[in-house]
Amino acid sequence: MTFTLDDLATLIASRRNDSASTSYTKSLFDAGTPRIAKKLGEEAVETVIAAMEGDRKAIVSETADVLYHLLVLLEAQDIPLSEVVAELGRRTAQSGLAEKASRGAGE
Ligand SMILES: N=c1c2ncn([C@@H]3O[C@H](COP(=O)(O)OP(=O)(O)OP(=O)(O)O)[C@@H](O)[C@H]3O)c2ncn1[C@@H]1O[C@H](COP(=O)(O)O)[C@@H](O)[C@H]1O
Repeated sequence: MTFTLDDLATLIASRRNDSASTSYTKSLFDAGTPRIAKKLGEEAVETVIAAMEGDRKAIVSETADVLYHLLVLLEAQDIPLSEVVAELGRRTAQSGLAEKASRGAGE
């Protein structure tokens, strides 16, 4: 069976009230949103660097780190992944450029 982002989100949520000291996810929840957000930013920058260097293997690895930390951040904020996917679905009604224009100039 294929592993999905929903599966990872469920796994992450299950760690939230876990008492296991071996869980990295649990340590992030315990540290709080500022720490999680900082890690997400670091992983995003590492993804950008990998892309600038054209390092395909690193892009895949760093993107996985970004997606994992993003899902931890969403869980910490009590935002289900389905809400983000619904937002993406809503956007399919218009092109990206039309959506950008609807937000006004300068953004
Ligand atoms: N997908 C991931 C995943 N991706 C990245 N990471 C961790 O994210 C961290 C990345 O940070 P860095 O590269 O900066 O490494 P680091 O120096 O160890 O991190 P810090 O000390 O700075 O926090 C590493 O510790 C990775 O192990 C992840 N940790 C967990 N998962 C998933 O979450 C599940 C539950 O993990 P635990 O909560 O640890 O049981 C795992 O089975 C995986 O499926």
